[in-house]
Amino acid sequence: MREPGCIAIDGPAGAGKSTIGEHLARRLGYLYCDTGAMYRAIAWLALQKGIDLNDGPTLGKLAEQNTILISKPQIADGRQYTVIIQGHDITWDIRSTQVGRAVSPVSSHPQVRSILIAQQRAIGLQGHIVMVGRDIGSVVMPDADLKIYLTASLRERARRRHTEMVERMGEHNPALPSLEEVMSDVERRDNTDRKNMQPAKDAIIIETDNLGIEQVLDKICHYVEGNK
Ligand SMILES: Nc1ncnc2c1ncn2[C@@H]1O[C@H](COP(=O)(O)OP(=O)(O)OP(=O)(O)O)[C@@H](O)[C@H]1O
Ligand SMILES: Nc1ccn([C@@H]2O[C@H](COP(=O)(O)O)[C@@H](O)[C@H]2O)c(=O)n1
Repeated sequence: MREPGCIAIDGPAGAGKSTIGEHLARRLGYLYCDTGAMYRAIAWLALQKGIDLNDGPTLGKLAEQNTILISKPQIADGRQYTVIIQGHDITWDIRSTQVGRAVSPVSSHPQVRSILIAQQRAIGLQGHIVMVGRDIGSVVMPDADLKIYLTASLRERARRRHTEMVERMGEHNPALPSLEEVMSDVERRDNTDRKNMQPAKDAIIIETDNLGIEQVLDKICHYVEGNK
C-alpha cells in the first residue's frame, strides 16, 4: 500500500489547521502549504492599493498579475514560512487585524478563487504534501488521499486565538483586543467563509475542543497509518 501523496486539512479559523498541518508535515517529511496565506497576500495587496473589496473583477486581475512567493522561513522569528509579493516580505503583515478583516470578502469573489485554486492545485499535485485551508478536500484536491476537517466551538477557537495574541503582544498591551472582540471577528469570518468551507463528503471530522495538539496529531497519524 502506498503513503498518502496529499493530505488535506480544512476547517474554520482557529481550528488548528496550520499548527497541526506544519507538525504533521514535519513528522512525515512532507511539504507544507498554507493556502490561507495566499488569500491573505492578495488581501494585503488590495489594501495597499486601495482597491474596493467588493470589486471582484479588479481583485481577480490583482491575483492573476501578481505572483505570491512562499518559501522556507529563512528568518528565525517564529514564522512557518516566508511570503513575498511585489518584492515585499509580508509574512507578518498578512497576520494584521486589517488583513484578517479584509481577507474573507476578498476570498469570496469567484474571480479570485479561480486563480488561486489553480495555483494551489499545481502545488498540491507535486505530492507528499500537507495542504491546509477551507476547500482543499472539497475543491482544490478532491482526490487527496486523506481528508481531515478540524473543528472546535467558536468560543474555543476565539480563546485559542486570544491566548496566542496575549503571548505575542503582552497582556497589558493597549492594542490587545478583548476575547469578545476576537470572537466577533472569528464569527464574522466564519459567516463570510461558510459557503467555501463545507467539509468534503469523505472527510474525517475531528472535533478538537477537548483535544490537545499532540492528541490531534496522534489521531491524524493513526489515519495516515490506516491509509498505508
Ligand atoms: N488542539 C488544540 N488545542 C489547543 N490549542 C490549539 C489546538 N490546535 C491549535 N491550537 C492553538 O490555537 C491557535 C490557532 O491555531 P492555528 O493558527 O493552527 O489555527 P488555524 O486553523 O490555522 O487558524 P486560521 O484559519 O485562522 O489561520 C494557535 O495558537 C495554536 O497553538
Ligand atoms: N483554502 C482557503 C484558505 C483560506 N481562505 C480564505 O482566506 C482566509 C484566511 O485563511 P486563514 O487560514 O489564514 O485564516 C479565510 O478566512 C478564507 O476567507 C479560503 O477561502 N480558502
